[in-house]
Amino acid sequence: MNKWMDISQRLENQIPVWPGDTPFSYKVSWSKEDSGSVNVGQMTMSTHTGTHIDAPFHFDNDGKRVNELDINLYIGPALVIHVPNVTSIGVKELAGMDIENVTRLIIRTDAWQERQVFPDSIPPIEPALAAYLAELGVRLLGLDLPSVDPLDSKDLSAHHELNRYGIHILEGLVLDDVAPGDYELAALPLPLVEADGSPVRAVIRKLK
Ligand SMILES: N[C@@H](CC(=O)c1ccccc1NC=O)C(=O)O
Ligand SMILES: [Zn+2]
Ligand SMILES: [Zn+2]
Repeated sequence: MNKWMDISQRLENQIPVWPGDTPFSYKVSWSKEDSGSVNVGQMTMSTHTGTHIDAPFHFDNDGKRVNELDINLYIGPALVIHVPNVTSIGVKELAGMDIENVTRLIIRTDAWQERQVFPDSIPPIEPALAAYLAELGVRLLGLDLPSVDPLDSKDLSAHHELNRYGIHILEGLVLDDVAPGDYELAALPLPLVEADGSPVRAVIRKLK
């Protein structure tokens, strides 16, 4: 049986976050010495740090919250495709790829090279790709970038279009060692009530 591979960013205090967002921090707030029995940790983080999913509430006040999302979307067969050296990701960039009957599509762009710093720019998803992917059956779109929109976007049109077509978003994957092909994916959000996003532990296993 093929082994599960971790495709998540490590959550450590130096992890880069969206400019201006809450820094990640973990510390032991109550040590074994102090408590007499246990180490107890405390963490602070943004819901959009590292490998995470967006709930529609992130960009739409009337959108679903994390605890309302269907967990079945985040576990199951997934296709990984490689789309390097592009300035944006649209229908043209995916032309000729066999994406029939794919519920979960993961795009490896390799565009975020310097992982220790938040990128200056990324190849965004073109909003028009949403309708095309929905037609192919895609319900979850994952990628190795911190957003599906340009980093300076305020209208977040790719987020909105994907949501309009029922496509859920998984961001910040680490796909450096993942060859294109068919996999099983598990990237479950936490049961965060009312939340706009959630960190996930994303793992993948080669099918066949
Ligand atoms: N859309 C990005 C996050 C995002 O836009 C963001 C995250 C944290 C703090 C501010 C943000 N956007 C501000 O314009 C994402 O989906 O992760
Ligand atoms: Zn996000
Ligand atoms: Zn997003």
